[in-house]
Amino acid sequence: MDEKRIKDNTISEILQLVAPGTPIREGIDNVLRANTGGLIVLGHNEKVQHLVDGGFKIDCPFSPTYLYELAKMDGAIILNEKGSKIILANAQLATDPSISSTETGMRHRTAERVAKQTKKLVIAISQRRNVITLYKGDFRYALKDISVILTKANQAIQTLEKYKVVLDHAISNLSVLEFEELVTFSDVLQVLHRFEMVIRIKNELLSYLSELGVEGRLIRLQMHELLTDMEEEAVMIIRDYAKERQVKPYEVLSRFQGIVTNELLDDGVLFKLLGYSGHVHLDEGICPRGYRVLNKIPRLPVIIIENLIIKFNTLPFILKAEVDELDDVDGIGEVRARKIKEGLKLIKDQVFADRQL
Ligand SMILES: Nc1ncnc2c1ncn2[C@@H]1O[C@H](COP(=O)(O)OP(=O)(O)OP(=O)(O)O)[C@@H](O)[C@H]1O
Repeated sequence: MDEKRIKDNTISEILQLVAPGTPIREGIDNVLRANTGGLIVLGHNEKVQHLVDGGFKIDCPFSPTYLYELAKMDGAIILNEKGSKIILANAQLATDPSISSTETGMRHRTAERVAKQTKKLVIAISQRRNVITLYKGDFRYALKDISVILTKANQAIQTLEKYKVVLDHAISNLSVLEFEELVTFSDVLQVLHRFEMVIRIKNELLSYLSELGVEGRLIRLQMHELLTDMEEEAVMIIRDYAKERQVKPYEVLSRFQGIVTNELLDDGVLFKLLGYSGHVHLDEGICPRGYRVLNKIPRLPVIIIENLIIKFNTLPFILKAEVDELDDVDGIGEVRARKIKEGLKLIKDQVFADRQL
């Protein structure tokens, strides 16, 4: 996993820990409302212990109300790393003043320095400004108002819906070309780039969802509903066009999701994902294996699809095969062979009827 991915995962883990619906967030919100301010450190390793001066040993399971009561005292509250136990309260933290801090107030300067010194998550709840700021290592993040994130997440869902329409259009064009035996690498690339846009919005939505916690339930459902079909199609396209038939499509998809950034991916990168090395001519023709089309035939078992592709290699040969040739494939009798022929004909008619110009 690359550095950026690890960083994104860590940020999303931090946000999930303090997302609405979690006990820690309930406690933080109580402290915020009570206007006492608070300084909370998650983790009590040697480095943290080294900074602690004084305080009361609490050692009890975490509860939002205890946190609120303890925040009435001066100093910091120390929890265990998972935030499931309160270890100390009223602790003074003696940080290294040579560590740089961009904050002005003492609570926030201390929080930033402890986070840098110990690499533990530190939460500062401001008494005067009604803000919650998270620090971990060099990471600093001020939690946004839930309504602001909800609005952004809703906008992202709308964008995802629009991209879905665009992607469906590209896929339906690809289907027509597949039946006409006219697919080129450029057509496959077009679909992959459209899918890339979808992944970009998905990544954005995931970061909002980490922060929204239970408040993002409906948006999460909408996102899953929109994405399930699209991801299945992407997997089929990977299986149809990857250089090797034995490709692991879910691994390719996950790698694809991992490399999407705000910049449009280079064509070469996408071809490499599919296993093609060296220069690929965009105008060169390519035949799909047929996984995507065959999967549209109702009740056709995966093993039969696999056997068909092993025998005929590509979709054009499967389409041209007569019933008796299909019948020769392992697991296919005459009745099923006819069903496959009819199924393919129906799909072809449908594809041409849905053709979008
Ligand atoms: N080194 C420290 N260890 C523990 N607690 C501290 C430390 N420094 C400050 N605090 C806590 O922060 C409180 C407020 O400090 P200060 O007003 O300077 O912070 P601030 O960053 O401006 O925060 P706020 O926005 O809440 O006012 C102190 O009363 C104390 O409880």
